[in-house]
Amino acid sequence: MRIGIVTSGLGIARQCLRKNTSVYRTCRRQVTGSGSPLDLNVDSKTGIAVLSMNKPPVNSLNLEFLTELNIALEKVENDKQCKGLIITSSIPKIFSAGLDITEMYQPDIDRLEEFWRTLQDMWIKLYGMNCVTIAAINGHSPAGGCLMSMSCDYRIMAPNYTIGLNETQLGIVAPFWFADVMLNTVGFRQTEMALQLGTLFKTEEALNIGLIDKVVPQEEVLSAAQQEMQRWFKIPGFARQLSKTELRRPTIEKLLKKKEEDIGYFRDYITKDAIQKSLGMYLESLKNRRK
Ligand SMILES: CCCCC/C=C\C/C=C\CCC/C=C/C(=O)SCCNC(=O)CCNC(=O)[C@H](O)C(C)(C)COP(=O)(O)OP(=O)(O)OC[C@H]1O[C@@H](n2cnc3c(N)ncnc32)[C@H](O)[C@@H]1OP(=O)(O)O
Repeated sequence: MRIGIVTSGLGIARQCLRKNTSVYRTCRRQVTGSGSPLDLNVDSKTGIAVLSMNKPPVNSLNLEFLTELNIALEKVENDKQCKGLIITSSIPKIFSAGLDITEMYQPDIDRLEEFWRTLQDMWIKLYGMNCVTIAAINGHSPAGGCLMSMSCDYRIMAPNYTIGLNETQLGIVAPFWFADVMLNTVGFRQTEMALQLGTLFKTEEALNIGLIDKVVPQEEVLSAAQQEMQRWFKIPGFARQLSKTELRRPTIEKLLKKKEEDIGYFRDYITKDAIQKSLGMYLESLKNRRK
């Protein structure tokens, strides 16, 4: 069963497009509504959209947030003025804590399936975006946060944070498409070690293995991303896009062919008693960390 989601951002985005105001044509415009966990600003002069995640406390990816992300990505992709997208966070010290673990712990099955389908859709969109995508990683970026970062074309990160696919530390397994993206990013050897060990790399370590591309001070992450975008904009768009599509298509098609099967695997796996127990313990350990 599909779950209907009320999305505050989209209505405002549609109104904005319909009105075709001078704000729309000439300068920065905020596309998402107030109260939305996402701030999407499009600068029509530069052609750069900045999508900032703002879902306290840790930008965890639950069903509603993933739905909003999907809408925002679609909006950017359909906007002819957008040539590039920067994804960042408005939450201090956290890019995204990854999937919301409470979606997977003691779940309602219909919602669990919808959650996974929405995550699949978000990833397929992001990994296959035609426009240039840059992750401005201004905080910790474990698991699903790492997946989002890796799915961009370029990654700029601030020092003293961590990034990686740490699923095994939760007693769970990263799905094949998470692993594929890491494989495409850092190669087989680094991936097989990192996935088994559930490694969270410090910023400098991530740079050394090619998981990220650049390190800049915290306050420069966004401006460095804007600057980097110009390098990509100099390349003829069609040639760049086609090169990306050719390289990424097989990975995307692999999931597209098995989407429903993957949802079934996920549901059956996550609802196992042993996995539920691991997730429960991990959630507890997160809550006890500050005590
Ligand atoms: C053979 C068959 C195989 C089949 C396989 C098929 C499918 C595969 C199955 C499953 C795949 C699942 C893939 C999962 C991907 C994920 O993304 S899992 C999430 C992993 N994320 C983490 O481990 C991060 C955990 N969080 C942290 O480490 C820290 O919170 C932090 C992000 C570093 C931030 O630290 P800090 O600023 O100190 O904040 P707190 O720790 O105090 O957290 C604040 C509150 O937020 C809660 N929280 C944190 N992270 C999450 C999260 N991911 N989900 C839900 N909630 C989270 C935390 O508990 C605090 O809550 P309270 O304030 O205490 O209530």
